[in-house]
Amino acid sequence: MAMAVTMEVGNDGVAVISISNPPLNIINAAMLAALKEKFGEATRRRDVKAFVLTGKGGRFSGGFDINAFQNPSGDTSDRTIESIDLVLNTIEDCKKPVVAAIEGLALGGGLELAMGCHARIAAPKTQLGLPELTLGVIPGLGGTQSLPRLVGVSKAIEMMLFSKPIMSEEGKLLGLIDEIATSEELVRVSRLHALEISDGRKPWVHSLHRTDKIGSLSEAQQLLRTAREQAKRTAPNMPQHLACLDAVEEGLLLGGYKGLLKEAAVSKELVQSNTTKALTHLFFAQRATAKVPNITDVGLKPNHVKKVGIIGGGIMGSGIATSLMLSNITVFLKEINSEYLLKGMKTVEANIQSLVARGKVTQDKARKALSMLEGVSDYSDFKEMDMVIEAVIEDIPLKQEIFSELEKVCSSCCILATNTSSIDLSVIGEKTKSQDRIIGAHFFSPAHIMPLLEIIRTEKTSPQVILDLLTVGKIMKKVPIVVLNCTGFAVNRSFFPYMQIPHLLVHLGVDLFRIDRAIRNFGFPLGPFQLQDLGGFRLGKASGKEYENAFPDRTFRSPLTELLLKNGRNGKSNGKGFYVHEKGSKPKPDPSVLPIVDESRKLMNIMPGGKPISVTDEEITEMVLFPTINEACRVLDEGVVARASDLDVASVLGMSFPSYCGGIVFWADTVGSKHIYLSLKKWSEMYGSYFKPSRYLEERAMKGMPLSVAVEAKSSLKSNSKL
Ligand SMILES: C[C@H](O)CC(=O)SCCNC(=O)CCNC(=O)[C@H](O)C(C)(C)COP(=O)(O)OP(=O)(O)OC[C@H]1O[C@@H](n2cnc3c(N)ncnc32)[C@H](O)[C@@H]1OP(=O)(O)O
Repeated sequence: MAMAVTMEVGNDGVAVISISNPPLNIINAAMLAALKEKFGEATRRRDVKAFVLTGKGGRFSGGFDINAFQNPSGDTSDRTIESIDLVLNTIEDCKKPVVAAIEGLALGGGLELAMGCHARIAAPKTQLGLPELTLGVIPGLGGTQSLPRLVGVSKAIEMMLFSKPIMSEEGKLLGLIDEIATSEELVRVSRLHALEISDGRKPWVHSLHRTDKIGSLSEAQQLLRTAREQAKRTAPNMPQHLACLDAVEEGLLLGGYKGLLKEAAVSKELVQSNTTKALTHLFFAQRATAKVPNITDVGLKPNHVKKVGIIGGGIMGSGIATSLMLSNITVFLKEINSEYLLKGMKTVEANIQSLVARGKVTQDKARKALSMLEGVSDYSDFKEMDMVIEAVIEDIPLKQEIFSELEKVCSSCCILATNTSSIDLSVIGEKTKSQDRIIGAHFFSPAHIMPLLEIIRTEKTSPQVILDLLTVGKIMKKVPIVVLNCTGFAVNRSFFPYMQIPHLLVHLGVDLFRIDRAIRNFGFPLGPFQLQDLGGFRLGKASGKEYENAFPDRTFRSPLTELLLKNGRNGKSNGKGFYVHEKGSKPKPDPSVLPIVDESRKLMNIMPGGKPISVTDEEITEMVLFPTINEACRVLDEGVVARASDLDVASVLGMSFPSYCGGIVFWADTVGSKHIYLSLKKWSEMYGSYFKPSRYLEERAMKGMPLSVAVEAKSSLKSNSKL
């Protein structure tokens, strides 16, 4: 059924107005106009005593249509009129009582409509929230005013700033929900409630007039001060957090009506912002990843994966096990001896306990998850596995041996996955005949927390196996992205310059801690050297070798990693990297690493004229990020990802690229292909082929085209391109 607003008036004198726009009853300007018309019509009718506002299809509403934010110029509606005219003048100031009957979810504009009503009745486990800030905007249908008045300033700030939804049960305790009624009883109970308000037996409450939950002004201002400080720390480059607090404050100081005006003015400005464009792009990009051409659209049905074997109980293996167990999937964790096995199982336990301590998982859920784990030191149970994930060190002969063994001990339909982060899959599966069942399941560390799952297919991996892993990924609440096989795959391949250009810059004389600072100021949570400390220098050395073999023309080689290892440094794992890592305190730059850096600089001797180069922080950032975009262009050119927006999602979820920039390709297009091309060309002449623009970038720069224009997935795989 298309978008509709319907009204039925019962013999009891209650007009039930229902919104319908499947699947989530998304609201748009036309729906708001239709609602206004229906309310107007029923207000005039003498046989109508009260209203119930509800949503069809078991979901009240997922909020306002986000498409309108992508193209704000196409949205001709004026938000001042929308919020004040509909929510305040039409609903809240209606001459007859209005009760919201909420089921499933009421998010964003959906919850705001409900808060404009005089009471709210909700079905059990209904999700209630104002997630607008995740999209770069603020609640725009009165939410910045009504929520603090219904649940108190502190809770309202928490729900809006962290975009944290609550369930109707908590809503009832807070006073946001007046009654809970089963789904079957919802409309009947709501009708009765509306009639009781009309008869004066239940209070007729105007949300905007309430002051009882707000507390004293000085208390509220203290809460706002703390929230502002926190927002500056946690969302330093995003305007919407402070803007939302400004709107709340205006209403507290000058009253709800003035607050609504402020909310409308701020919303109008924010909807035009680059942050909103970037974040709404990511919203749709993330949803698009679920649609994989020739896999999800060819009528295949996923097989149920119930038991998974994991080979290797290190950081990755235990993280993957944790995530599977929390998704009710039985895990057989295999290690080579009981000592390692015990260590792996302890890590899983610690992972789960840390989630409990942070309130992410309940004790009950933790107990249930731990009962899904079985530790084994041989393959005797592996016949029963639906899937096996290999998560041992990056050692090609070892992985090849494991896969030949797995082929013998597992059933012929078991999925054989590897968690390698860079090794070509055809090499790993070279010694087997099961190429159609071999697939990459590349999780990002820590695997029980990071949301990205890169699924790597070779030309032989069967569509069914891809679909099954996609389905497991979704059950694990990951965002799975399907990519083609090549060295480093889509994410690490694109970001390999991000890890090594900083080394080039250091050898050209730039201070390493300054590079990290510049990258952090751009919006990454960690600089590239901090990230290398986390991964450890041994891993860095092993994956560096892979890139050196695959892309020799653009790999910067220096003795630095080797020298660091020789000096007893391996990064965070032994507390000594570029930074000092001590338990319980933040990593601190380690000055004692500088003589090692100098030794490497002397050996390389590449500073022009023997002097450090002079660069601004902005140049540092561009010299690190433009080659990353250049490599992403090669990934697009080779069809490694189905669409450019997949790389945007992957860069944000896998590499913590700042979300408000919309992902690596989206950001590149805001910078412009021409500027990137010309900068790279200049640096390649000054500093060498690491910066040489790719054909894909050059073509688009010449034609003035964006980098994100649709790329056709290539039918054959071109791995290790030397372009
Ligand atoms: C003026 C107001 O203050 C401003 C607002 O209201 S801003 C909007 C606030 N609302 C939100 O942020 C909610 C966004 N939506 C979500 O988080 C999730 O869709 C959800 C948790 C509600 C449901 O998740 P789930 O059941 O997995 O469904 P999901 O696949 O995400 O959505 C179904 C379809 O609806 C679309 N959709 C969801 N919310 C939408 C929205 N607010 N606008 C436009 N389309 C939306 C999705 O893109 C998807 O489309 P597709 O099938 O073509 O890919």
